[in-house]
Amino acid sequence: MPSESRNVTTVLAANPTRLPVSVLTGFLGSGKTTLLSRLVRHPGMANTAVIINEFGEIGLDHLLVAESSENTVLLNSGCLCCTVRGDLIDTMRDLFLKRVRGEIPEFDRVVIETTGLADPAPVLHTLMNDPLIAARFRLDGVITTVDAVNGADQLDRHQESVKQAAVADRIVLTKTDIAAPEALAGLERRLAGLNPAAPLMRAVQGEIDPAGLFDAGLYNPTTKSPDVERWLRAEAYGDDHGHGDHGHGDHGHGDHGHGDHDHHGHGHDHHGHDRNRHDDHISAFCMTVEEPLAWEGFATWIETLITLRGPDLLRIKGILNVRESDTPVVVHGVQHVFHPPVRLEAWPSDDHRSRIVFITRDVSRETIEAMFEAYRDASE
Ligand SMILES: Nc1nc2c(ncn2[C@@H]2O[C@H](COP(=O)(O)OP(=O)(O)OP(=O)(O)O)[C@@H](O)[C@H]2O)c(=O)[nH]1
Repeated sequence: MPSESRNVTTVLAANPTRLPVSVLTGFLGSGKTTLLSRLVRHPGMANTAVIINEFGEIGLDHLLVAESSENTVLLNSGCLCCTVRGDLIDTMRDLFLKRVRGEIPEFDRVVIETTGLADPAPVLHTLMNDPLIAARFRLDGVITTVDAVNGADQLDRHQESVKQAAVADRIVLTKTDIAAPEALAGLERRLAGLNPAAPLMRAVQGEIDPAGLFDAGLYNPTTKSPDVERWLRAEAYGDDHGHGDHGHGDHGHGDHGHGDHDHHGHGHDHHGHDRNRHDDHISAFCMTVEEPLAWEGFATWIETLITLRGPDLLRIKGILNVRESDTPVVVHGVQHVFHPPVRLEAWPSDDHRSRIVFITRDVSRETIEAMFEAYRDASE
């Protein structure tokens, strides 16, 4: 069992004062830098520190963003997938110390732009699991840019591109000004099939309202209220069969700000005609459990899943009703790494069922549910 998964068994109190970190990913040339350069000019975004990972020698991205932000750091260590964990930790620690010492302005948000070819998972692992980072920063969300002109082709050809879209909390379609409307509609359907919960937004030359992109995380630090419902978006997965009979099928769109496009879960895998092989490997679904869970059974189930299928668990997010706690516990995992569970002070709504969202590669809902039943029964 990977040692990192042990964290599943410790429940931490939430610390809402940590600085939010957004991970901006998206395929090569999909408009990440264009988006970021515009974003940091928004008044509400002035206090943003930007960390850019360059693949190659030319730090052009850095210069472009640096014009408008003093807090830009260039990571020049190559591809994030392979080398950057140590560098990212050092950079973030350094950034935080400089902020404390007053050497740089008091930034209140960090955006990490990954290289276009990167799998965002290692960055997420670092944010979730390095003790020094996790004490000061919290993952707000993953923003993925998809090129409206070239995106479909990139999804066809590059597994990384599919993963980037599948794990996103927000998807931004770029270059919609030069894309054919039918192609754009097709791409939107495809993305909604890959990742039903991520709101799809559009940006032309990086122009977008930051309100829709940020604060996707567990907490809104200004209100200190749990934002789990927004983060989980369990309702977006629609067909929720299995562990509870309920009529929660009214997709709660509309409360997530402008730019959300309606995607009522159509375009799912089973309409396979316009699917390619990468998409077919991705499943996104929400498990709902009516009865309170025994924490031990839950933890064993997840640890076993991680041991057997870790690399294919692209993202797991959940709000749990556990017997041992009057208030809900929030869990969040990426591949083999689990964020220490967080106990909320109160339920965010009247819905007190456990809801767990899975985004997987080649692991079916049936497999996961069968394992769940085995562990639940074993723990009775
Ligand atoms: N027409 C049009 N062009 C865009 C738009 N957004 C970005 N571009 C152009 O697309 C090209 C790539 O944009 P970048 O922002 O550099 O993309 P990137 O994702 O940072 O690229 P890498 O760092 O290479 O991965 C640039 O020439 C941009 O001017 C858009 O909305 N419309």
